[in-house]
Amino acid sequence: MTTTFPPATGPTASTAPSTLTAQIPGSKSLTNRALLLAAAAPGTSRVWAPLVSDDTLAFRDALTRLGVRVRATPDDEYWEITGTGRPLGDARIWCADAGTAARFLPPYAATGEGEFVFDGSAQLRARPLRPLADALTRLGARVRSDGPGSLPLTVSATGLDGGSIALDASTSSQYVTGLLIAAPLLRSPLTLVARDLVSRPYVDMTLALMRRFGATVEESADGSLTVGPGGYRPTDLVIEPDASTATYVFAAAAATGRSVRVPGLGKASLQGDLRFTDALRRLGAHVEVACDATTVTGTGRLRGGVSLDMGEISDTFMTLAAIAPLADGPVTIRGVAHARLKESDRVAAMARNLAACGIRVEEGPDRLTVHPGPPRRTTIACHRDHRIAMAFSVLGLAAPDTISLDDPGCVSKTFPGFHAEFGRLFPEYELPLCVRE
Ligand SMILES: O=C(O)C1=C[C@@H](OP(=O)(O)O)[C@@H](O)[C@H](O)C1
Ligand SMILES: C=C(OP(=O)(O)O)C(=O)O
Repeated sequence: MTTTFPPATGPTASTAPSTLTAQIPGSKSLTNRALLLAAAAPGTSRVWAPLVSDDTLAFRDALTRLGVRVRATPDDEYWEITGTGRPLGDARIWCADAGTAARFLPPYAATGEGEFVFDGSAQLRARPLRPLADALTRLGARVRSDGPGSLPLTVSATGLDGGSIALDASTSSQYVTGLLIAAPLLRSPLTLVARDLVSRPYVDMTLALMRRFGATVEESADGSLTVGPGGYRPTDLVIEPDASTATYVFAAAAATGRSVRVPGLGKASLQGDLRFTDALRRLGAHVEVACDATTVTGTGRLRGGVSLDMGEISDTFMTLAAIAPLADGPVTIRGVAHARLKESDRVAAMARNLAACGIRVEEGPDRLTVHPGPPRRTTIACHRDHRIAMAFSVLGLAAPDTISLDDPGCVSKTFPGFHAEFGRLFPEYELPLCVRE
């Protein structure tokens, strides 16, 4: 039998695909922000439909060590958080692999009283933290780092005054989120200027949630943010499905000519990563973002010859890079230098794994160009990076019998049920795809 490349798997007019409904777990970023805001709000808050994964369990556990009571219903329908306001007492806090824990919690700790020691996995220790540690020091906090401005980090807290600071946010927006969330607990207003800010939609998400928990934030025309010292009030919040996680099923639809709908992720979403669907649209997929759901329908062909800046939605660039070999022309992804500082050097990891699949790739400091070509059988080096594993699973689905993962279980950072849900949606997605070789 002759096979064509790219594979023509798309629907014809007479065989339009029926729509599959994906069950996407809650947003990691919304869950961890909601947990922290609830902790900082004296009283009882409920977080409905939280993500239950390594990152959110680590965050929840860290808050427990900071004196916050969290009660989960047996089925995790909601988590009930009894907030304390500022943290009091000494604590050792294990952040595991979670960047959000390492960057959101030290500023919160600095508003309290006690000695707080933060540490995490070797992977997390390798990620930058210095701009945040320096900012806290300039605000008057006593912060000590045993490494080059990273974990382990000790915060000796006696409460914090506000003031006016500028911060280099070119390596992560998470420093900005951490400082902003702590700001209503300071003794006076905080004005923050985030220089060269990456991942801006995550700061917008932070501001939206802070306002829901009762904080007042003013944005000036020059981009500075001022937060008053009024504290937070307890709030109930329903967590949206995770838009970054949804990219894998959307990309699968685009690459295999299926139609996939994600309920609960719609026009009013607080997650910038939903804009990944714009990228799929550029590659020719049909996208419908409705009020209460988003649907992506593939045509069976992916249009190449596109260049996209994915700097604001960098968690999603690997999903696009993984299906790019199936397009009918090169795909260039720009603006993702900061993605080299995540669970892995994601730009290098994508380039090397695609090259191992026999795909021509050009790598620059902040970009990748992926050329079309049939992937060959390869075991992907996941680098304990959940997004490498999930992105290449999409390629393996669209190009059967090609992809194995050296660490399929690393998806548990944000989506422990990923392989099961992929298998439920797409029956040809076989578990051997994921067996360690
Ligand atoms: O604030 C957040 O919840 C996040 C911000 C982003 O990080 P950077 O700001 O470091 O790019 C993103 O990659 C991460 O998965 C979650
Ligand atoms: C970068 C990520 O996580 P974090 O920074 O929260 O560890 C991610 O989930 O892709």
